[in-house]
Amino acid sequence: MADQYARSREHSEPTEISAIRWDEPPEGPVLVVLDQTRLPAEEVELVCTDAPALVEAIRSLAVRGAPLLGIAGAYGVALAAARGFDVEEAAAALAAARPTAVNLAVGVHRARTAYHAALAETGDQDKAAEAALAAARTLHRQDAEASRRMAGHGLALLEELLPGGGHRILTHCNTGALISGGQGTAFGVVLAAHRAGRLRRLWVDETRPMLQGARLTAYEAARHGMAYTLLTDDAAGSLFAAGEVDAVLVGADRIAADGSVANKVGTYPLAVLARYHHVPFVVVAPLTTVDLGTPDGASIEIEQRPGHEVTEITVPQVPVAGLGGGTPVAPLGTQAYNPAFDVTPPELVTAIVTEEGVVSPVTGEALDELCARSRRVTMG
Ligand SMILES: CSC[C@H]1O[C@H](OP(=O)(O)O)[C@H](O)[C@@H]1O
Repeated sequence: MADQYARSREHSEPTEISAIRWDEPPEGPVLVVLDQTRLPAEEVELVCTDAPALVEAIRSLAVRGAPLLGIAGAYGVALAAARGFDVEEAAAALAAARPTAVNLAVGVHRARTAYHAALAETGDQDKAAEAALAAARTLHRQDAEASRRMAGHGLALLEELLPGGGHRILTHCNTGALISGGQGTAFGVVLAAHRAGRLRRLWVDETRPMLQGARLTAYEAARHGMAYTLLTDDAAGSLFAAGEVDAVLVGADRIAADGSVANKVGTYPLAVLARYHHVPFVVVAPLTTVDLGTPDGASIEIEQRPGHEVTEITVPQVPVAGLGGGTPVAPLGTQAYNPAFDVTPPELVTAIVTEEGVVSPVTGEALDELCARSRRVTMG
């Protein structure tokens, strides 16, 4: 049985959000995560003392977002090792918790590899556990640095694409500090524009059904004092038609070798709208999101999530009657189609911003360079 308990967090500073942290209380090491299903109403921490607890947190989206999933996966392996649980069992369960974001498998692999290398070298379980934790901490730190560098490259790209004036940026889902070791991916670029006085308006897609935009991006934008406006996903088209969108910035969960981008469902329609209205469509993602082992978009596994997330309002968690514990918005028993992601073909992507720079267009030599950068990062 997964061992986790929840506790309220003292109200955090306006701009500091700690989505995850390793802690070592007297009773033994724990992984503390901010339960994102409770936001924005409550800041509640989940204290995980074993991998099954973390798997539950990942599956429920208490812990979510590609880069953070990678960090969490690595810490989850380290937690299993530190607590003397079966590392292989923990690694397999964590890697299988969600299929689309490649970062999760990358993080699990890094900590697992470090564990076995140290065990082979020293024969000492404690040293092996320390090596797994060091690998997780390194990934955490590297992601924070990648976030900082992507923000710089992304801001420079916006200045190049949109010379002068304030930027009206539309974003989808949530790509801020809640999904990162730093300030996020696409939202990190938005924050850099805000801090540079170049953000005129942030248009925030609510992002049905789990409302990552309404609940989480609005939460982060408000804490930074941004000028932001929430909209239903369906309203985005009329904003483009009114000429109110200067650029679209989104994250990614997996970028295939052909440059196809898997991201939160609803991203592909934005790419089509952006192309039709001649608006730059920019993907911001660390190189750990590029998966050369997946040849093309059709090969990316798209997570199919429970139908009750569509037929009920399940977040923020509210104690009412629905089968999934949410407020029914459709007749009980309604079947629902609930893919968590969709795939945008490379020809609709204006640019991909990584920590090593901008790739544009996402074809030919530029794509080859992206793949080469990914190999360097992945191979270490
Ligand atoms: C690229 S990190 C943020 C990423 O995560 C979201 O998915 P989920 O909330 O289901 O983890 C969405 O795809 C965002 O782009």
